[in-house]
Amino acid sequence: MSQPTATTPAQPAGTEALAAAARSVVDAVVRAGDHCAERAAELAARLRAIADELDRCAPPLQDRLGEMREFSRSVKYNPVTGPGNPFSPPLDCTDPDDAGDGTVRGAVALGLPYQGPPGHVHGGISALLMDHMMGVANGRAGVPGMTARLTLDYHRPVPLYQELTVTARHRSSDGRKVLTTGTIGAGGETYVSAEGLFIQPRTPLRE
Ligand SMILES: CCCCCCCCCCCCCC(=O)SCCNC(=O)CCNC(=O)[C@H](O)C(C)(C)COP(=O)(O)OP(=O)(O)OC[C@H]1O[C@@H](n2cnc3c(N)ncnc32)[C@H](O)[C@@H]1OP(=O)(O)O
Repeated sequence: MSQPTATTPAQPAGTEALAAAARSVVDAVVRAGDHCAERAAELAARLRAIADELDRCAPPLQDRLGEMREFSRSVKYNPVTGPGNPFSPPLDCTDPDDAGDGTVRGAVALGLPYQGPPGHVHGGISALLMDHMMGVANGRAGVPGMTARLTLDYHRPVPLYQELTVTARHRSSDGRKVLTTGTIGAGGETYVSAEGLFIQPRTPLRE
């Protein structure tokens, strides 16, 4: 088998490949829309059969929820950067480009499944990206917490199918209260800026 090179990026394997395939199905369903209407029932039956097959592999829900408390699993399956979760775009935060000032940085391009206003990203999806990346910034700063308040300024509609840069930075802490900011932008333009108040739990979230 040939080794991946700079021009042939590594393909996902295992559950990540499964999630990537499921993600491409979601994308294709939205892009095909009514243009595939006459085959919709047949294709739906095939997809349901695959879902049934996966269901047969799944452990009882309580067991799976218990497993998900493990940090490595929460990273793999989270809905923003998680490569194992078909719901995640996924936002690539593997090279955080931490400029030394605590800023975390990620890149993502969003397609039609994430559309709100025509040709642009749904505002709730922008809030999801911001909330998550601010959580990552807080985790990296050693002050992980729960979101108590999230304020977003939507300066410009966020375009679909364009590589976006998502940044977040822990700004200050006051006891258990943590203040964090973030942005979504591209090409030097800021589309969204956000500020979040996070509260550190009295007892750690994970054992
Ligand atoms: C390397 C590491 C990487 C890490 C990667 C991790 C990635 C993960 C990323 C995932 C990220 C995803 C993240 C998510 O999705 S987190 C999920 C979304 N958020 C929630 O579900 C939170 C729900 N709310 C709660 O559980 C509680 O209300 C919390 C825990 C927030 C506070 O309840 P708690 O009982 O603990 O606190 P307290 O009531 O004693 O208050 C304490 C102080 O805080 C002040 N206060 C409280 N609320 C507000 C408010 N709304 N505005 C202004 N102020 C507020 C309050 O006045 C007080 O101040 P003071 O009187 O002391 O001055």
